[in-house]
Amino acid sequence: MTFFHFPKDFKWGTATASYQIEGAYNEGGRGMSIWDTFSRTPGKVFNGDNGDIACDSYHRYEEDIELMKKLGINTYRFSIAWPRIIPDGDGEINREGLDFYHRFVDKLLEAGIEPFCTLYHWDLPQTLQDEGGWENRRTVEAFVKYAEVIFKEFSGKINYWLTFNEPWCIAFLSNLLGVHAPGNQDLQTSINVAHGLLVAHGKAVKKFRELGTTGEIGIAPNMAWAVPYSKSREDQEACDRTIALNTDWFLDPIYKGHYPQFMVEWFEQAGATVPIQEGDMEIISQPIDLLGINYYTMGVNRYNPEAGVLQSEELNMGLPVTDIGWPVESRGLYEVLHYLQKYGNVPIYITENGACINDGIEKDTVADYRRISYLQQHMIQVHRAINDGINLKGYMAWSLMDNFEWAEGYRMRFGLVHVDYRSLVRTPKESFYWYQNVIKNNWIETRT
Ligand SMILES: CCOCCOc1ccc(-c2cn(C[C@@H]3NC[C@@H](O)[C@H]3O)nn2)cc1
Repeated sequence: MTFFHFPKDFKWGTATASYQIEGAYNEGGRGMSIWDTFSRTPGKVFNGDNGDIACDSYHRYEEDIELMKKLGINTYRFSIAWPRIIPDGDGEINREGLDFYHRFVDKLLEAGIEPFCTLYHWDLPQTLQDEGGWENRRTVEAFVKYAEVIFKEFSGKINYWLTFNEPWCIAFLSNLLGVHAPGNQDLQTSINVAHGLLVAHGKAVKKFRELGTTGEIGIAPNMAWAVPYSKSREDQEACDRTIALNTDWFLDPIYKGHYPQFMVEWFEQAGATVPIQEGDMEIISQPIDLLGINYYTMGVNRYNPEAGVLQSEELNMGLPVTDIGWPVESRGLYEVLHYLQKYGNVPIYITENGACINDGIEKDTVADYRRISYLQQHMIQVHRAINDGINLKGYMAWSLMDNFEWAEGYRMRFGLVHVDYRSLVRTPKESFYWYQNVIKNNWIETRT
């Protein structure tokens, strides 16, 4: 047997997000979000699914926390729904919304579980989108006001903070590719959104410091990794663009105070420019304390002038894939972690990693051995990176339970716990018990 031991203070957790699990879309004073609108738009979400009920965690959070205690995690990443706190985006504060999250966070702390809070996991108040969303500086200011409310309310209870989840998804998946809410398909719009959220990030970090809020704050980009199909310069440069749009486009402004020039020029050739105003880059590059990274898969790419704005085509290399079609290739996580060292040996948390495995319940359990294999492979790459001296502090599996997987609706299942969406009964899967053992031992074992 080979044992991969983890550092004694390594954080083991799981992750979820408000719109994906809470439900109670019209309870507790909650306002409408862009995902309420998008999921009601015919053709946008598989089967017309929406988050009206989801996992009903708004009402069942105590049951969820019992599952977390059983799993043995010491950290739980969740997001706060802005529309529960300021229902119309930048108007009155909804006390009932704050009280819900206080009850929730207090229960987590009672259970000895560290709250790891994401301020924005895609559920923008619809009223702000109606005024241009992240392209409009009004949304930026409204986000800072929302963040200030949360910092003041939860300082001392929450010590790990993320401003934005997956900025590439917020900007490009949602405004260039049109796959997620609000569903725009325009390059300039997506670049404007990316810049707006970066300014909002920087202003919120500045406010966090001014208020003396407890803990550490960062951001959680989703990582893309791509290796070239051939040794040609064109294929390597296509991979560089693919990686950069998820990573450098956001982390260069934050860590270096400027956008990656090769990508700025690439977009200028496509007729799009970054709407930088005086002082923006200084605000964006406020120092942060931690970096969350989300990793799922990687690609083999080649140059193809017909393959979208990046002219980078991902090829099907015949690898094993998860049930959402993403290749299982854990070495990309190791490569990404080394790639990030160009920003310094910054404290990193794996804030999402997991597999879409749609196995159902048979004989009271879910034999999701493919998910166990995926998690084991990726956790070993985490161990490998730590062994190389990379400042990796924790791992949060996506996700605690099956939930609303955005445009895929409920057909795609990422959970360690199965959710029956009719009865809302939660059933731990075989991967839950495997992860429970990893956490208990703080090691992974593999047959040699
Ligand atoms: C036109 C091409 O379009 C193809 C679809 O393109 C993508 C890319 C990436 C994703 C994606 C989904 N997830 C999991 C989520 N991370 C955050 C959490 O909420 C999880 O639910 N990460 N990335 C989806 C779709």
